[in-house]
Amino acid sequence: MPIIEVRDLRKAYGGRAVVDGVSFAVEEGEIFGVLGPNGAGKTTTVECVEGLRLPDSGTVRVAGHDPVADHDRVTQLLGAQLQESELQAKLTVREALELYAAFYPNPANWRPLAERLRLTDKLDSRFGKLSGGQKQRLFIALALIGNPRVVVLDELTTGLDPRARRDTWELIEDVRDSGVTVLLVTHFMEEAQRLCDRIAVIDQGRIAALDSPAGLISRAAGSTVMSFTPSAPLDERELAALPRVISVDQRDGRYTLGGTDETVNAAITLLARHHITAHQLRVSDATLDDAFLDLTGATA
Ligand SMILES: Nc1ncnc2c1ncn2[C@@H]1O[C@H](COP(=O)(O)OP(=O)(O)OP(=O)(O)O)[C@@H](O)[C@H]1O
Repeated sequence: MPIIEVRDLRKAYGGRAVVDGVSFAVEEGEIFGVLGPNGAGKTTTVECVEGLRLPDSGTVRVAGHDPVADHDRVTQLLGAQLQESELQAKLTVREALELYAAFYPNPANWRPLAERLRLTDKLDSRFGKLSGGQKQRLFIALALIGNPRVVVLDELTTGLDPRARRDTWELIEDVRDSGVTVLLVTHFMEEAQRLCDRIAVIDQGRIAALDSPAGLISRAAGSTVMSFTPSAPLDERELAALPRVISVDQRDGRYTLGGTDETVNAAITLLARHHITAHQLRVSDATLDDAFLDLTGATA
């Protein structure tokens, strides 16, 4: 049984549908990403999962419970890091950790958690005096402190410096390895590609695609990019006629072809046939960024 089930979820504001028939199921122990352009309906969707917003229609279940009707049950098994959370400015980091730990029957030991999130030397600092990144790390700790079965992280690493971002990724991988299910809203393609087992791409309130990162990339129009400088002039028409070629660009004598592995193989054969050498030949895979652009026509 999936641990999170969302079926035909709908929510409108002022007569405008912002979540328009979203369905997905998250299996226990996976990191499930929710990716989409600004205003796509991601936060609305995950806040319905958390029981913080009431859907207009559709069903949401977390471990079989309705997050609104069984709010107390769901709060015990779901940890949430909210997008725009605030704590009392005078509360210290230690007090916040102790306070939140007291809300749960079996809280995690907060000391290793604080250490992992590099908060140990900030335990006596007041919330109001923390930097944006330190606040963010504290919210991640608070989301994990109840030893949840499911953790919802909205914009996990926004505002973190590169080192803190990588540390956080490792922490989330450890959390997943311990059996916790992670629902992750993110704008960072690298983060989604590295962490997520599956990703739902949401666009204009609907699911545009749901697949593994590799599956999404393979749907990008051109999954492979090849660039080279030929040792002798080339007939561009021959390049444009290669199998599954999507684009041919030439700048200062250097060619860039977008296509698939088949395009690359055919291009190499074509060059060999003309006894042309490809100088500085580079072949790279399309990224999740390319797939995202193809699926939504937008940048995250
Ligand atoms: N309480 C509300 N009242 C009115 N409109 C709202 C409310 N909450 C969200 N919206 C609108 O619903 C749409 C979807 O918002 P949502 O926050 O779910 O998007 P998102 O995909 O999380 O965006 P972002 O990536 O910018 O955080 C937006 O156009 C937003 O302005």
